[in-house]
Amino acid sequence: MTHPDTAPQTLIEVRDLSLAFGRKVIQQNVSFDLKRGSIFAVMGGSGCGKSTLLKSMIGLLRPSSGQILVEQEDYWAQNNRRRTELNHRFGVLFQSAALWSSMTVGENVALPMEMFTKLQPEVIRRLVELKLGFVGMEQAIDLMPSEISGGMRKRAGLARAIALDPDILFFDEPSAGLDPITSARLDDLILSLRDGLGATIVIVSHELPSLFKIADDGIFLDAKTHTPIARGAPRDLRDHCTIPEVMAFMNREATIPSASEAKG
Ligand SMILES: Nc1ncnc2c1ncn2[C@@H]1O[C@H](COP(=O)(O)OP(=O)(O)OP(=O)(O)O)[C@@H](O)[C@H]1O
Repeated sequence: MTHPDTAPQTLIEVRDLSLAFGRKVIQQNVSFDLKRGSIFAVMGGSGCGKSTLLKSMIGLLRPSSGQILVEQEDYWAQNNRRRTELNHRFGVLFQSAALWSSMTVGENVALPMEMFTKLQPEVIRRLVELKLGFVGMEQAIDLMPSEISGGMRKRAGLARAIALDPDILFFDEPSAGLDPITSARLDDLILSLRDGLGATIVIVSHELPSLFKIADDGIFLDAKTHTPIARGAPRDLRDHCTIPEVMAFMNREATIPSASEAKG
């Protein structure tokens, strides 16, 4: 394993990627590099292709052209076996948290370890306790997903996402459906994953306050031109970008009247 101090700064390089479903082009000319230890936001309006880009980065959708280099290794040029090995470096948390409803929280977190390691059950149990402890959920180890709140399910999903000690985490709308306080706690947890575990994080989110707080880099995908039109940290784009589509997105809180204003 490369020592963190000497490891190259770029962890993933996306080169001239095109994404399509059949003949329907979703995005093209997508190029960016993901710096080690960064929190990278994928931004843009509804339907521009944010989740599609994420899917291509975690092996669920083959790009129509271009490359995704993971530490200079061309991900999609590898065979299935090698891609599966690389996938073990990725932790994924989808919007729904996608816990198995018939298993306890602890069993959900244990599942990746049971499937992909040869660890003894008692070691797995200890690791599950540690992972759940990291997200403040050790008390919920024997509860069923239906017995815990939405925010707790997200945190359990996070514990499962870090089960195999991934160094790259992908979050698709992690705070969707959460109240502002729970969402802010999740932000802190994401920051602690980066700062405490040294993870690199790619996040798709519509939650602007969250993106301004945690993301230090990003890309803005445009649904009309099917290309990225801006690059940088969300807060920098908010403060300095003059592209109308980006400005409208970043300032939409200011432009959408609140319920009370609308009534007045
Ligand atoms: N399996 C699929 N087959 C065909 N088209 C698809 C498929 N999945 C997504 N699309 C289309 O691709 C486009 C991009 O979808 P995607 O979910 O990536 O957008 P998004 O930016 O994540 O949107 P949102 O913010 O609303 O979640 C949309 O027009 C969508 O209808």
